[in-house]
Amino acid sequence: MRNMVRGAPAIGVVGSLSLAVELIPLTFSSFDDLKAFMQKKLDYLVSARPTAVNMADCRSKLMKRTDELIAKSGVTVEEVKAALVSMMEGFLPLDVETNKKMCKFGADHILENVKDEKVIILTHCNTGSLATAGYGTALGVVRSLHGRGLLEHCFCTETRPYNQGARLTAYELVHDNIPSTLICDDMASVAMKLQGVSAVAVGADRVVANGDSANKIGTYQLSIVAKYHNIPFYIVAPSTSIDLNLATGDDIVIEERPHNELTCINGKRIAAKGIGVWNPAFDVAPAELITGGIVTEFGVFKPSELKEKLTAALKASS
Ligand SMILES: CSC[C@H](O)[C@@H](O)C(=O)COP(=O)(O)O
Repeated sequence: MRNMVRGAPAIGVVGSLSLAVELIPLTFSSFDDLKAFMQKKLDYLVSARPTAVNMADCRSKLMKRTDELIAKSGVTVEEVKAALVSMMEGFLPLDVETNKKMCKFGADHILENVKDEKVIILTHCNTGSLATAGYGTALGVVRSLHGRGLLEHCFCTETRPYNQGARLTAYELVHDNIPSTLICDDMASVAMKLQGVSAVAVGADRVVANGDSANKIGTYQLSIVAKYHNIPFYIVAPSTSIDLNLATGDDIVIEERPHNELTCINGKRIAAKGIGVWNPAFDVAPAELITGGIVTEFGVFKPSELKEKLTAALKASS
């Protein structure tokens, strides 16, 4: 899963579906055996992506449900197993539905905030159908604007070192006939200065209680540059990517990836042998630079109001 599936929401959904496939043919002699199996497999799946929280969110929902089901009187182990499989299958349509709701909020907010008739969005990494169960997060906002005829253009960054932007986002933009241009990561400042960028919209792998948001490496510098140019900076992330248990971005574990992502291109070494390499896969955009807002399926929140408003929304929807 680590290398085949990209994108935090997709990892939660695909990880859960893979567990459902494994669970279906198995039989368990007791509730304890089933619960121990679930816990062990989910812990393993969560370890695939320490920075992203979506798989951990699936784990806590599934383990909570396991306990609730077992506590019911008269239920069999087979019935609990079937209910868990059905819950895991439900994560996929739920993610698509959530994305569509969230992206409408995001598109509306950008249109109100920037006051341009048609908007130009700069985005980073891949946050589309390939990184989620479908439609996308930040790229879903781009899709929503385009669908309404209100998107002038989308700039997508290459997203070095692994090129999720050039390989995945560019593919999705071309596939959907969205007017778009690929830029190198180091062209983002000049694109903001010269290309009339109305807003920057990116996804997140983990948003924490104070609004600090971890996302693909390069997000931090985009948030700084957007602030310098007075361009609103948005994080687009479903509640499954929000972790209110961590207080600030300093508490987020940042995954580091293999050195050959930097030293090689298509398997061919391009960097001088002997050079040291540092390859953090994510960085954290600080809350104070998220000037547009944090877009969720419950609305768009200022980082400072995220904890209170999201907690209330989640409570009301449960
Ligand atoms: C759609 S939310 C943000 C994503 O998780 C983004 O950071 C991303 O695509 C990550 O790529 P990955 O290669 O899986 O680390």
